[in-house]
Amino acid sequence: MPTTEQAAQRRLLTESTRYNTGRCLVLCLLSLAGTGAGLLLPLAIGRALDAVLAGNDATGWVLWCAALVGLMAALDAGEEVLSATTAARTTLWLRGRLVRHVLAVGPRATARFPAGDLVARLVGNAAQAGTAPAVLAGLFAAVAAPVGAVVALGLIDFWLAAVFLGGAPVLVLLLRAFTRASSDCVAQYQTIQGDIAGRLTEAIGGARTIAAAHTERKEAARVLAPLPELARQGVRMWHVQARSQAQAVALAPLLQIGVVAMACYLILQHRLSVGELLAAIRYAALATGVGVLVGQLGGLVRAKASAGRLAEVQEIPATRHGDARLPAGKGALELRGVTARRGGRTVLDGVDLTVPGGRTVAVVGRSGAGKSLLAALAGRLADPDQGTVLLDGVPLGNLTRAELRRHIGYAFERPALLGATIEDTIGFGEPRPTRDSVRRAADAACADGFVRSLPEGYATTCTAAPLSGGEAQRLGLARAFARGGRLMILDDALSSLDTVTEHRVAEALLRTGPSRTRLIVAHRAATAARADAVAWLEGGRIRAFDAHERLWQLPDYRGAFEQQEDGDGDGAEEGEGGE
Ligand SMILES: Nc1ncnc2c1ncn2[C@@H]1O[C@H](COP(=O)(O)OP(=O)(O)OP(=O)(O)O)[C@@H](O)[C@H]1O
Repeated sequence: MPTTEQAAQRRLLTESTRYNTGRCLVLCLLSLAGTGAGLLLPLAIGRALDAVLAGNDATGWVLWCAALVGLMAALDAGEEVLSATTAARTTLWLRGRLVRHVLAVGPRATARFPAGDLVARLVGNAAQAGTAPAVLAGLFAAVAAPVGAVVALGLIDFWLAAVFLGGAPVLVLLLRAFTRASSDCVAQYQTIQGDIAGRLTEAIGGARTIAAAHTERKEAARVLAPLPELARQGVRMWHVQARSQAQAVALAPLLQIGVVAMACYLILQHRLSVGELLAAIRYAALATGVGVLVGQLGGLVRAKASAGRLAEVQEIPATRHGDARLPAGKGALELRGVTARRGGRTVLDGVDLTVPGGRTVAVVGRSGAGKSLLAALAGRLADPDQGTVLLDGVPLGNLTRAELRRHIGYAFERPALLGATIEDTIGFGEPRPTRDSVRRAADAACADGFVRSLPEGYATTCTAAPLSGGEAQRLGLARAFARGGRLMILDDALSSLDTVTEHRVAEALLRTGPSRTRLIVAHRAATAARADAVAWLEGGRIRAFDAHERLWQLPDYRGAFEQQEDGDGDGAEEGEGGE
């Protein structure tokens, strides 16, 4: 993991622990109290034994033993409950924070990570990272037990602790090796899980294509292709754990035998009682009890690896907005020297384009020419790698988020129908349009008729209204109409409409008056013909900016439409990469 992401991982872990400071403190106190009780128990047992051997009354010590056992059980239960609730609380906090961040980043988040991988991170990895504060508190207690046991050995007799400490460095090295080796395989394991989730999400989104192509088996094999590697990493993880446990198990009895041998020697020297021998044996077992420590370290390694995967998401910078507002204007749009790269290719190469306020400009070009990218840049759904986009003379990056979204409306080829009901879908966005403007917008987008024929009209839930591509597109257009704004961008948003409906919608669009600028990505010559001017995109640049009738004289220009109209309707599949 690069250092910046390591730093982000550490920051995330620190912040999630800080978010639970109080709970972590209580957890540490509970764990410490449990450890303390566990450390006192051998002493009480030893004293009880000494009392019995000396023929004295041992009732007091036996009661102490019982009280300590009861206390340990109660503390253990409290610790369990607090650990679980702290993990749940932290997971909620992490998920909330990450979801808000991903939505603030916008489409760039899914450009960086496949959607399924992102979901796996926000669901599975967040839950695992959420255990970090409780695991850290538990680890503190897990370390406290052996440390306390060594101190107790030292209090019984210095030489008992000295024998143990002689072998302790080997134990520490073993634990360090375990942490390092397991960190690597846990990270790889989680990456492969994310890869499978990404593939599965793609396959579910493309279910129709897979069924039509009858490639179910092939697709299942593709989704599950990383499984052998996942299994390999899983087995590697178990090997690391088993090896560490085996080494620790081999070393622990040696240390215990050393302590017992020293205790026996001290008894012969009359420096130790039989009860103290018993206590020393139990303390030696506690001091070498690395099983708990290995378990806690394993939990920490998994939580850290998960936090690392969340940090990678958190590190994608969120889109920054300025504090400027737009001056009065009609939505004049200007692209100055705009360069944009995608997939290592320069798609737009120093594009200059000026759309006067109140005009309608169609963007045409062959498939893959960069029309949608230009539309995304024009409304700041993406930022250019170089150059500036201005609306009424203000760079889009300087505008507040609210100003930007209030004044720029979008309609897409495959709109996502977000919102509970059809009315919500059309009114989706902040500030929410009034009921009347939703109805008027639906009418303008030729959606009112079919919406009214739905079982509950505008109140029909989206899930109860399966829509055709053209109907969904009309709802998307209605949403753009309802929002208004001085710049309206239609990214191929008329492509699924029949020619009569397209004509009616285009008329309504142009009727919205000279106070609004319209940028329309057009695949059909008829759509381009309705615009005031056409920006013809080719080879990453504007090849021409002129009226459609004049450009129509050029065979190359006509060729761009022939290619597109031949392929009309291709790729307009439900839920497959649509917006
Ligand atoms: N996230 C991305 N990663 C890699 N390449 C991308 C990405 N987004 C777009 N591209 C590429 O950029 C180019 C322009 O894409 P864009 O969608 O803007 O084309 P278009 O002109 O709208 O095409 P069409 O008419 O077929 O819709 C394409 O070659 C596309 O593959």
